Amino acid sequence: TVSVPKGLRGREHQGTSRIPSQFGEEERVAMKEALKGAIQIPTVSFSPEESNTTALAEFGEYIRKVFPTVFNTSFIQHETVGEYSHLFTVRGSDTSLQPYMLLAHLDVVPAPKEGWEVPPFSGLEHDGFIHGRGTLDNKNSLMALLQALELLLIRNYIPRRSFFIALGHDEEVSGMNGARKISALLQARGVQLAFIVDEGSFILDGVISYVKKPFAMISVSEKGAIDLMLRVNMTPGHSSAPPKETSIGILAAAISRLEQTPMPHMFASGPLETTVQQLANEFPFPINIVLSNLWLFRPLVSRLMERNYLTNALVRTTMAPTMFNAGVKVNVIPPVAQATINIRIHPAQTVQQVLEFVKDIVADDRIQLHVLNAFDPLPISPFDDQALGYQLLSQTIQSVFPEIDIVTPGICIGNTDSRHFMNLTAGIYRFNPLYLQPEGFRSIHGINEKISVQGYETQVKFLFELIQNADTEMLPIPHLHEL
Ligand SMILES: CCCCCCCC/C=C\CCCCCCCC(=O)NCC(=O)O
Ligand SMILES: [Zn+2]
Ligand SMILES: [Zn+2]
Repeated sequence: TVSVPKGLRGREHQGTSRIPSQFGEEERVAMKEALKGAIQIPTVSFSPEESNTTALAEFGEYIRKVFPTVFNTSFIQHETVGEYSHLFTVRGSDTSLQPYMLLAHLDVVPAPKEGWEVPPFSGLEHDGFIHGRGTLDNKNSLMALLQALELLLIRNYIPRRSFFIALGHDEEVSGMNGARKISALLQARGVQLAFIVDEGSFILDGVISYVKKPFAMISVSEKGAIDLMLRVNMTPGHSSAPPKETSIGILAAAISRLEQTPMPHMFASGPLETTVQQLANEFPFPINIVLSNLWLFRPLVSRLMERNYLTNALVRTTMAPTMFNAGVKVNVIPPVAQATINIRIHPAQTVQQVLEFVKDIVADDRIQLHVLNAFDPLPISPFDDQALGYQLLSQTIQSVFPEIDIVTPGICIGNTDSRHFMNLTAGIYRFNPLYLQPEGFRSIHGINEKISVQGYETQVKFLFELIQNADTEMLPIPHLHEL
């Protein structure tokens, strides 16, 4: 449940007046038009080696044009990193306050042409929604961040606490050239951050069928991942006289075994336990009793969570075959078949443990395994009363979404650029101030991705308030005898 800790003091307590988060009609039109323009630039990342660099460069020009005040303010330094990523250093007036960072990315995954209600790079407005690839992941955050800062600067805002805005250009294909280089640059400058806010979770609305009330989930960790290539190399030949087993058959059988053998479910302690306890009373009888008594019903709760594809992803390591290639001609048996599996690792497992598990299931020496990319799950960021980033987010949720009375910690099932900043802070929080329904979740990396105009305006408002709230200092929480 949300409560503003007594330790957080607002700008008004510091003799600085607060700028109200109200925007005029002209500003509201300009902000949605700016987002539409961003969607129209197809900044697609296809693979770590292939991206639309023309679009990435155009995007850099675009933000300069749309946010002139951000680029022309004396206390803001802009740098281009890794050719297409952007780092803004916003110098605050009080150097005793540790800086923080707001993160977003400008690249998007490819969009299949078929199945969209409107073309994915049109940025068209229809029925109160702006449509297109990147409207939820993650040009909404990027544009809302710069928009909120632009509007604050126009109102003569001077931050007290310094902060960085980092905008990666290759998040969808690892972040190695964007976020990772920004992180190295800041580390070389000796920067340490109070906290980071990135994409990764939402206000979940109807995502769990029994929970009718929307609730905000701030992800305090994220799963690890492995991109694993499976490859079979057999003798090619004429399809009229096939061998008993082909490369395609061997590989397909292995993929099928992996699909049929889920990794163990691992609902134990950690943030998810807090999530379940905080949500327990939202469930009808008798589930509320079951969820409130994990000491007794933990195995049952774990089984219940397996039944839904989203909660299942929270309680185990998942494996998704995402690429499958073989063959060039209808009457030629191909020598090589290869597939890629995208694995997301539960916080209780490691890359090595998962690879051992996969080898045991594949159990076929003809299949070579190549790890393309791998990293362990991320540490859990603090979410107690003293955790500045978590408390500032909770406080801002409370003020911008007064109807939300549950804020829970969670685990991000996807990956974000924030993982490259572990060297700079222990407080990494993944939260998008937007309502997300099940169809919204399916549209991310899927089809018909869209954001409501009102939802986008609220995201700008949230960031406008969050930046001001961050000017606070965390005061020690008084001991009981002092109250
Ligand atoms: C008991 C609580 C149930 C909660 C169910 C979980 C709901 C998950 C909600 C949102 C997850 C959205 C993840 C979006 C992250 C996208 C980042 C991304 O695409 N990164 C690249 C990648 O992961 O490949
Ligand atoms: Zn993203
Ligand atoms: Zn994504």
